[in-house]
Amino acid sequence: MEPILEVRNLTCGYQRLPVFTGVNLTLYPGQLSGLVGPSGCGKSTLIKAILGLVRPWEGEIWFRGKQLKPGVAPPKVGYVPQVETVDWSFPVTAEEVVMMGCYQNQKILPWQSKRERNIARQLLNRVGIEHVAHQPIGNLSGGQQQRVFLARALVGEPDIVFLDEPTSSSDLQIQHELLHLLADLNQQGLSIFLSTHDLNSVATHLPWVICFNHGLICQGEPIDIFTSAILEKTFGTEMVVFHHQDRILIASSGTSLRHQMQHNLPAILRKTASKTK
Ligand SMILES: Nc1ncnc2c1ncn2[C@@H]1O[C@H](COP(=O)(O)OP(=O)(O)OP(=O)(O)O)[C@@H](O)[C@H]1O
Repeated sequence: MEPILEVRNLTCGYQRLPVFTGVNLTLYPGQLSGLVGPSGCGKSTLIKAILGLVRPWEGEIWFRGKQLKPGVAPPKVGYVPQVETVDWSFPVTAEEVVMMGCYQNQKILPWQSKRERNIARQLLNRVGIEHVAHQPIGNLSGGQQQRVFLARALVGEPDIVFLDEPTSSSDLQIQHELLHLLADLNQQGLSIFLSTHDLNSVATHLPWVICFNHGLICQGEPIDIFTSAILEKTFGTEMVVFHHQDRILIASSGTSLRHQMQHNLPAILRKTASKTK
């Protein structure tokens, strides 16, 4: 199968300090994959480099067999930024944020067409929040704001969408709902690549995981990748991995948490299972 995206020997950094060096990564059509690694290890930088928002020091990025010029965004790609980086006081409605996707990087125009409004409505409907179309973006919950940006990323029917830490600022229930929505979109043919710290959501929802810490450590299915040795190498701290039937649960190895999990594991797993349904 032809890859959708290839990163070859990529090195990036800021102000002469490298963030990562020599990264090779191949993404295939239909993949739903998660990039996991500790804070500050370069996940956002990798995503931004792929999207042409950070200029690599070295290396190449190929999209569907064609090499991209440095600093140029691939075609047919959507991006959902970290919600923390968005200015929520900006006076626009959810529908207008989605319509901004129609204008790419231009400012929103006062004469949006009926067609653009329809597109925005359909996409808000697709991500389950059409009812908030006329509400100011700053008044929405974190989960709703995330979905507005997901709807905006879907303008133009991208082949692949990148989401930077989509689960970081939401509670467990919202995270599960969002990951279910992403799994549904993936079933409809969309390739998805997201970064996260949240190992348990990834273990439960994502079929493919890429471990990263200033460089690629390894990748594979959660069942193969989530071992104490690989997680320690990725996060630089000891972690405990529990397996129960087809479920994986990960905890840092703080003694009280470890003790609690070893004694209450069946109950914890039942709770996690009911939340993911
Ligand atoms: N614009 C910038 N200028 C200078 N340094 C930066 C810039 N953006 C990021 N960095 C630094 O580069 C390193 C990697 O940051 P990056 O945001 O890529 O990590 P991350 O893994 O996405 O972190 P997090 O999970 O906390 O979002 C960090 O040390 C960060 O401080």
